[in-house]
Amino acid sequence: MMEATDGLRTVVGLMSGTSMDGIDAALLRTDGRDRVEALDFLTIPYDDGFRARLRGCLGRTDGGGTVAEVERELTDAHADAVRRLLDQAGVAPAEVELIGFHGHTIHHDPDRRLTRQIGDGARLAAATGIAVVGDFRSADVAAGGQGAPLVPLFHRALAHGLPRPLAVLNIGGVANVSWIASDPAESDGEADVVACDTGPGNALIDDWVLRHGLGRFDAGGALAAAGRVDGEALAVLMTHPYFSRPAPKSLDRDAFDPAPVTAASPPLSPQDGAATLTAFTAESVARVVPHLPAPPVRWLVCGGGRHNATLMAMLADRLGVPVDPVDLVGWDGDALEAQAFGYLALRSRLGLPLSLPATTGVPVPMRGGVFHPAG
Ligand SMILES: Nc1ncnc2c1ncn2[C@@H]1O[C@H](COP(=O)(O)OP(=O)(O)OP(=O)(O)O)[C@@H](O)[C@H]1O
Ligand SMILES: CC(=O)N[C@H]1[C@@H]2OC[C@@H](O2)[C@@H](O)[C@@H]1O[C@H](C)C(=O)O
Repeated sequence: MMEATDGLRTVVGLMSGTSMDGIDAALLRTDGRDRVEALDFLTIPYDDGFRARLRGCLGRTDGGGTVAEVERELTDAHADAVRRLLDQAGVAPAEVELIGFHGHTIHHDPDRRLTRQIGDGARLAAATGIAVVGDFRSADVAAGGQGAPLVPLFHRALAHGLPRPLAVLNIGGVANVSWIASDPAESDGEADVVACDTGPGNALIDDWVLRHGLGRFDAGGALAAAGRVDGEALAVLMTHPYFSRPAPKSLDRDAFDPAPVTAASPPLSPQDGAATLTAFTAESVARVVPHLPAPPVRWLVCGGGRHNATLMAMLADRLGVPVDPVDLVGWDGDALEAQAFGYLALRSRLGLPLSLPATTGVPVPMRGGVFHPAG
């Protein structure tokens, strides 16, 4: 379609992340390689009723009944997000070449070659009149990869001119890191990016806060800041075998059992529980460093977890090098994941890989995504 004279295409990226907070929608221009211009962004929060229905789908491997209903509802909410984004940006649908539609992960078990994102790409294409690329993870998992994380090539595209090795850490429901060595211009496209999920992000903290009727998340990390880390509970949490596995590796949202905190005897106060679960996220990030080719000289943090000051302080303490929100280098830390799926949608159309052996463990650089023409 419309390749502008500068070689950039206008795309939309849509992400419904594991924290189930809502839909992130980003508008950007990109060449699918190393050029990215962010244009606009919005988040549409899910209401509590839909969030509960979505949560009810987690872990389901069947397709029928409620899952199919939730998938339709989710898809229609994404169509609405696209309309609102384009209205906000003053851009007509005809000016947009592609939508990258991640959908919502309800099950992820790559070791059994299973990963499932709900979201009906054909329905979204029909509703918006814009071509859609969806189902980004299946080809990778079918080839023996982890199917996640997929944002590393996007992080690499953004990372020109920053000190290396650089780590870009996304703290969503689950946390994932991209380790970036050389500059794209000088790279062979392969071993210069290493990636994996590090462990829990905010999901366990969110669940704990919700369970105590204290809101949906620990705003600013204030609850954790008022508590003390239970060293014993943290040590038990850190015995999970995931932390000694080499990268690449990936996680489902509910991979970790928080029982050492939630079922502690005597019970932990809301503050101490929040402090301990926050330390669990920070400690699991620190535990990934020996699995990287070399220690990062700087960590840039995106995703909602960067708003948690207690978590950021614990990360700085454990990592011992500068830890900053990505916004400090001009990226939008809330928009990055959604932007990545717009970028990956274009790569899919260009026949470029979405993942590499060192990012997901696929045997060879892997294409992916399923195309749905404009309806
Ligand atoms: N002001 C804040 N203070 C503390 N935590 C916050 C704040 N704002 C957002 N968060 C955390 O960030 C989470 C949302 O993060 P984000 O949108 O990056 O996750 P996601 O994209 O759904 O997950 P994933 O990256 O795993 O797919 C919230 O659930 C909350 O825990
Ligand atoms: C299976 C799945 O949906 N994984 C998500 C999840 O959320 C964070 C982390 O776990 C990451 O691996 C991935 O998302 C990001 C966007 C990725 O693929 O890079």
